[in-house]
Amino acid sequence: MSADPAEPAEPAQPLPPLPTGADLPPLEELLEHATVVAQPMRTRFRGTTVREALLLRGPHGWAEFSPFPEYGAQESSRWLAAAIEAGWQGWPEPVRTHVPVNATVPALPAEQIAPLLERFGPVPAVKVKVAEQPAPGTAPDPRVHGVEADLARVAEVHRLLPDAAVRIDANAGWDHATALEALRRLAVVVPLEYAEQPVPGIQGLARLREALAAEHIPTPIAADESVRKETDPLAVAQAGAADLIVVKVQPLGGVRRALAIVQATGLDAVVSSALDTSVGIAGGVALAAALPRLPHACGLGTVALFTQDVVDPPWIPDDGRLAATSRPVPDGEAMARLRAPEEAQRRWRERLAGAYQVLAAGE
Ligand SMILES: O=C(O)CCC(=O)c1ccccc1C(=O)O
Ligand SMILES: [Mg+2]
Repeated sequence: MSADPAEPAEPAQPLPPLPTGADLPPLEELLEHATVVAQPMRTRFRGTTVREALLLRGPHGWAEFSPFPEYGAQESSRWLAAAIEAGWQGWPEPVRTHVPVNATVPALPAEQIAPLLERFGPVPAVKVKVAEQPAPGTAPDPRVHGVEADLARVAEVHRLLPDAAVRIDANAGWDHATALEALRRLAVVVPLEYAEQPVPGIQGLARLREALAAEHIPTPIAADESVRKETDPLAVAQAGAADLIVVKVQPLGGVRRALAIVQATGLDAVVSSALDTSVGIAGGVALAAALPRLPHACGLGTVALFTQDVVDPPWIPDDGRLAATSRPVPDGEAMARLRAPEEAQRRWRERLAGAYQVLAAGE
């Protein structure tokens, strides 16, 4: 069980600083090896079928800058801080050599799950996406959308991998009543490891968590979308909104800052990807390897959702885990093949410059 959410394990400490002033490499140096790659997805995920990422090379190795397309300069500056740590500072010492990884199952019709799961190999846990909304302007597909489809997907995963822990991720897609009903019914199919962001908002999570307790539904709640900004995790802990938090290295500004944020909440953390290439995944592995406690498998298997990756062999779990003992180096040929068009090279350099200005201004 996690610590009492009202009592963080540690008194709040100042976070490790963001790179600014002399800690900020010159923009020209950051951009020296900058290359945008576009990696095709096997299935639509987070509304997209191609993931673009800007790769950088610093003295410590390759680094990834890949804020989601809708993010502005302020938010993206944290993603850049994570890249600067990866390439120009390096990561803190690990306390374990390998991290367990879950398979990720997008909102697919149940019969498409078996071939997808094969790509991940044996895994200790599977994350199933639920509460998927139809793409704007399209009709819902009963094999994909709605609680019945969610139940069928979870049942199929449990049938295929009866020994794997099953967790779900609703991406804040349910309202309170739907979440309560869905979690009630899901708990009968399989005891869930946890439910990730079943409803929007910290207050929404806290209210649902209380309602579950009142019904003796033992499903733990994980906060994901509610911990995007670095001030959020403490607010989640203080509101008793979650049993654990999902943390991603890039939005939290790097491995050291993410470590400090987790520590401050006193909650257990699950490290997940932001749909990074193998280069970014290595940062998640570095965080997971450095956390004092790691009771859950990490959502770092998502390179298996791409048809191609810049690293060969890609950072896909081997026997359910990823090694924290080496860093990925992009393959020159793969990098050339996956190189995004010039328009994207320009657009991403502008995004990087905008994020850089935020860090340079000390904001
Ligand atoms: O946690 C995982 O298994 C994979 C990561 C994942 O689901 C994800 C990837 C990109 C954007 C959002 C999310 C999410 O957890 O909601
Ligand atoms: Mg999530």
